[in-house]
Amino acid sequence: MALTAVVRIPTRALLRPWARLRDSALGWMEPVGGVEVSTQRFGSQRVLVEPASAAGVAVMTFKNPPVNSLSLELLTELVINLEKLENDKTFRGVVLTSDCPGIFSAGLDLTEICGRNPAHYAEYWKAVQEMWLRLYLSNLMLVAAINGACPAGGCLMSLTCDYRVMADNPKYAIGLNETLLGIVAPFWFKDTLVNTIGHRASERALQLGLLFPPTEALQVGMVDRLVPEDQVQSTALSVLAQWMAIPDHARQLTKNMMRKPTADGLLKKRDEDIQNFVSFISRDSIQKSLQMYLAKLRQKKG
Ligand SMILES: CC/C=C\CC(=O)SCCNC(=O)CCNC(=O)[C@H](O)C(C)(C)COP(=O)(O)OP(=O)(O)OC[C@H]1O[C@@H](n2cnc3c(N)ncnc32)[C@H](O)[C@@H]1OP(=O)(O)O
Repeated sequence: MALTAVVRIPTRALLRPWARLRDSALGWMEPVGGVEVSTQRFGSQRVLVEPASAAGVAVMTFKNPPVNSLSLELLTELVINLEKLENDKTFRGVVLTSDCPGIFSAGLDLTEICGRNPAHYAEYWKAVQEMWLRLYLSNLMLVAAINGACPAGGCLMSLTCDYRVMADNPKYAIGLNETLLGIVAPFWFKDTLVNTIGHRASERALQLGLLFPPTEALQVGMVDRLVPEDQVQSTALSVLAQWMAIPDHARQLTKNMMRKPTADGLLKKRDEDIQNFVSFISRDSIQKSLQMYLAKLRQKKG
């Protein structure tokens, strides 16, 4: 029997989820002679933002141990910090990377979508949508420095970037593995992948829930470059330096032209997408699948 959940979404916190955390964010820019100049590292508890030595570039590091799962808090802080960087016109490019050894991000936080109530699922899904829309449509040049495992939502986050550099370590893998959890990647996850690796490769990857080791990820076009692990961030920075040579205005308009139609697909039906997610994830069968998957992850150690 299909389960239909009633969800009340539009609270103030949902419409502007970052409002709750804004006050707790750390220091930012100091005005110098009328121009905002970055002086120090800033960010928040789970998202560190450091100006790089090259002018106009920042490094955004996720630090939500043990696996950088995309909890509601991490998603919210990510959006706040991205918004700050976008509002500060001194920044043109950002490297996204991880502070968790061997893991870029484990994807959506399974504890946010398992064993909670419909209102929580709705709030969480809105935050996932917001993260995707903000990153995907960002005017900034974004380069993912993938220094570890990058499944599911972690892969989605990297796919929103303009360029992906991955550590050439066969222990790591990247892909949208949702079907392995018994869940379905939503259409905008699918669209993001199709825009990156094409329709046929996406069809196969999504159905089989493929997690590609670095060499295969490069072959299929899911990442753009492989480098030794200790060079991931420096390579991402040098890629950004090349992109910085392009006039921003023309590049931004081009990026928007390429991406807006895909983003509009979600923008036109955000509420419907939330309702769909909530009713899907609330099903007993889906909850059982997720519980089994989480239990397997936890057993791995024992
Ligand atoms: C509709 C769209 C929906 C979903 C899209 C998604 O993003 S769903 C999430 C899919 N994610 C995954 O399938 C990744 C699962 N995790 C892993 O494969 C491994 O944890 C990983 C990232 C390769 C790291 O392996 P490692 O051996 O280093 O760590 P370990 O597995 O022991 O995990 C440490 C603790 O973290 C917990 N954990 C792992 N992933 C998640 C997660 N996504 N959400 C919440 N918690 C996660 C894991 O259970 C361990 O917990 P502990 O209590 O310490 O046993």
